[in-house]
Amino acid sequence: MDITLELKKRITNQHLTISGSKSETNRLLLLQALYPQLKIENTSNSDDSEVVKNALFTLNESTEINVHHAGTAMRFLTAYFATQENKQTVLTGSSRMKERPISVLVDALLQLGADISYVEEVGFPPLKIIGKKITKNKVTIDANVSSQYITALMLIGSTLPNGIEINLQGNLTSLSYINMTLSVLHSLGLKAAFNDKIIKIPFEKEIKKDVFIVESDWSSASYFYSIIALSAVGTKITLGYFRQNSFQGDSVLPEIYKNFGVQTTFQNAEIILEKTSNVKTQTFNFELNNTPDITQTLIVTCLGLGMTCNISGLHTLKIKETDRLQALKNELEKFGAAVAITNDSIHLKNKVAFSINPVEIETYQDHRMAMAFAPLALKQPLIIKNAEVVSKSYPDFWNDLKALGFCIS
Ligand SMILES: O=C(O)C1=C[C@@H](OP(=O)(O)O)[C@@H](O)[C@H](O)C1
Ligand SMILES: C=C(OP(=O)(O)O)C(=O)O
Repeated sequence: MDITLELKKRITNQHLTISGSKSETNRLLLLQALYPQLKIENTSNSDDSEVVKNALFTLNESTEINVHHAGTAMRFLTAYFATQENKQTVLTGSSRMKERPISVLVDALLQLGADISYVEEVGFPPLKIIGKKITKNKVTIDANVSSQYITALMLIGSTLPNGIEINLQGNLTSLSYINMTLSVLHSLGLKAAFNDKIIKIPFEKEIKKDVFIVESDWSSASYFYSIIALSAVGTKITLGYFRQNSFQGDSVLPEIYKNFGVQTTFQNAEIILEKTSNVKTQTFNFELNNTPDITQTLIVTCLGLGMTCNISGLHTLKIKETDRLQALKNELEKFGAAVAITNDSIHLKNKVAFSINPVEIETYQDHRMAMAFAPLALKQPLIIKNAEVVSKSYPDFWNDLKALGFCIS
């Protein structure tokens, strides 16, 4: 489904409720399968969370589970099924998933004694997993490719009879997501210590707190930060349910968007975003190794505001839903932008003029390409190709934009 997106009038103060964080939800679903007394509230309605839920809780005659595009599902479920004694599973995914590397995690699980083999290409899904009792507890893993591999080990750690000790090698990437996993474990009363690149988690029979309320998704909130940044001074949106002491790394948004004249007020489990001033700075420099998922949102905000920017720390973007650096370059250039990319950075080098002629945005099966570009409809009409991709993390996205006054046809 391709859509045309325009905004003909000013946004008036609107209230939106965003669904639970997909990252928190997917961690908790896995923990719920391991500790069935756990109750989860405000779960994400994303496709990626549905995939995890079905894999864990729907009785399946077949041994094959397809996780489609969901990276966290692929990685977390690999560790989970490796520990399920007497159960054989083939975990597969979309054609893109079969290009997303998984050998770092598989090698770590093999060190622990797991039985996992590659069904097609070595190093990539699909995987054949024969569940076993895992009694070894020391593992060394490269931390520079994806934090999801480390989270996967952390999620099963407290159910292994001897716990787990994970030694992280090399530079840590997406560290905020490792910290999120630690916070989730701690909030259920599970012990987990992270010091000097070593994570230690002892065996625990039971969790001590059995209700978890998932905070709404800060990555989804980023698109509204961008909309407010591109709006006139005085424009406001209220979003629920968010809190100041979030587990999510993307909760740096209030700090970052101060640079774009957006003020955030925390009030009664909600955030009020308001455009309070026009921006004077011309160039923004960001390091986003810790929060890679807001890269697309930020660079599009800069384009919309007529700023140049340099974003670094992005070596993981090539192995996400698409090669996000190349996809961004392709689409930003359609507006007349000069964009340079390296292995781990992207540079927007000029200011562009917007026009009344629609620009067509390819989305590359990547939800964040569709959602990150959408705010530019404040500047000029857009055609978003395959707009349904948003359901990977935010199925209600287009309805929420309609509620703000965007015209979608
Ligand atoms: O653990 C998680 O929930 C996630 C970790 C990050 O992945 P990487 O660690 O692969 O960068 C992030 O990009 C992804 O959207 C969600
Ligand atoms: C990278 C993402 O997800 P995953 O790696 O879980 O597919 C994302 O949601 O931006």
